[in-house]
Amino acid sequence: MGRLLYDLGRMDERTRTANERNSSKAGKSSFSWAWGLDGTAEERDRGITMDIALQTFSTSKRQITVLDAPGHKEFIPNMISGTSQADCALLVIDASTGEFEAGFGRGGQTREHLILARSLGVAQIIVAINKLDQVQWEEDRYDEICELLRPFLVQSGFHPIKTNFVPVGAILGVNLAKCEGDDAKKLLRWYHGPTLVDLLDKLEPPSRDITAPVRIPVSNIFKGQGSGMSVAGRLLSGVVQVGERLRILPGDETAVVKSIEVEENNVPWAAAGSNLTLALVSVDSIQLTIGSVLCPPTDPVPLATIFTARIIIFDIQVPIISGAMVELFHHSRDVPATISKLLATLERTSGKVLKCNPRVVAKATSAKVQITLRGTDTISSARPIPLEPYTVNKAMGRILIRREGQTIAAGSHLYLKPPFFMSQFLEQV
Ligand SMILES: Nc1nc2c(ncn2[C@@H]2O[C@H](COP(=O)(O)OP(=O)(O)OP(=O)(O)O)[C@@H](O)[C@H]2O)c(=O)[nH]1
Repeated sequence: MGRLLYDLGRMDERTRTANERNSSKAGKSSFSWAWGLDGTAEERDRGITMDIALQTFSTSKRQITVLDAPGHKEFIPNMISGTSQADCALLVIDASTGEFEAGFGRGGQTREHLILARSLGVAQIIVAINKLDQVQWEEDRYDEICELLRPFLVQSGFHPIKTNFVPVGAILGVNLAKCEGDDAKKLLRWYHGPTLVDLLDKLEPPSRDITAPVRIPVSNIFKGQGSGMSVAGRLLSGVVQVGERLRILPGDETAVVKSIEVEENNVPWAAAGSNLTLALVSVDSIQLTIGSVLCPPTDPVPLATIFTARIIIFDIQVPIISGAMVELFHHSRDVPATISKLLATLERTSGKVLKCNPRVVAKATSAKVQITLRGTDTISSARPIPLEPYTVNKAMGRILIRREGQTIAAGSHLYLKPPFFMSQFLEQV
């Protein structure tokens, strides 16, 4: 990403040489490009991305916001928070001998990231096969990796039409924005396809619901000037404007939007799909946390501590039983929860009920379950999450379920537990 930002003129020569000099002084010269995005001392020290780094750039046809997500297993919650704000994925594969295999092996990060991205609604993907300089730019190695990844991508739900592969040598700038120069010649012996930027240019902007009410899950909070606060997040639906009052959920607080920043510009309003930073005033910061959702006071998101969801179980070793203690992820929030009831197993495609009240749900099945959030000691002390049924707002309905550091299921919220809605209506849903 650092190299791409430089090639596209988004990183100036001064920053590049400073990163080169300082990373070399720290004995981390191979990470000098990564320093363009990995800004914290710990990230630079460990040579890994830990939190989401946000950058913007333009190609000839697209304005792109990059949410650089960590690849390391330890930081999956941050990866989930970033990916839930994304339209498209750019998966970077290390082609060096043994490295691709380590990531793609069972339990490896490549598989988990692909499943997570698709489960979080990302439908378009570009797979950049990187570090080809390490394998002498061999066409066979590139083909081998593509052939191994292709069936797994399909199995994870990525449509072949929305999947593209591209060979690159990022450190040398080969086939990112251009494919020229001595290093590129080795790739050009067998590759004459698009560059990474050509593929970015062809990404389809997804349709946005600008008529739906405003929904902004907060992914980051900064202290603003004076008593104000700034929050970052993605506007999932609707249009937000300066001067508007927004409700902060959960809680009873509201805040007034003082300014809106999109791609480093102040704007009077922003529409669904924008990654924005809002300066908020008239707000009690205690109520505002990462994972809060901002919405119009007149059209709040329902709050849930118990709800029903349809989930797909991943490749897990231990089946899920009723009472299973899990961690529930919804945008940037993760909360302790219990799978309190197994209501039915379902046919994966049609959703038809196969069996009511199963005793267990095993890997690769689909199920309807009841999920109950857990508080510190009792269920009643659980802090609710703002959650909308999938049929009302897709992006606000998606959930992920993890157990002991492993993602075990993904799905969508169907409805809140009675008495929030009429129970007869529920059965029809
Ligand atoms: N030989 C070679 N090394 C590369 C290339 N691209 C990146 N690297 C090296 O790979 C290492 C990891 O690069 P990063 O950019 O930090 O990789 P990342 O995927 O963002 O890793 P995380 O931060 O852990 O998510 C660094 O030492 C880079 O110099 C390449 O094209 N060829």
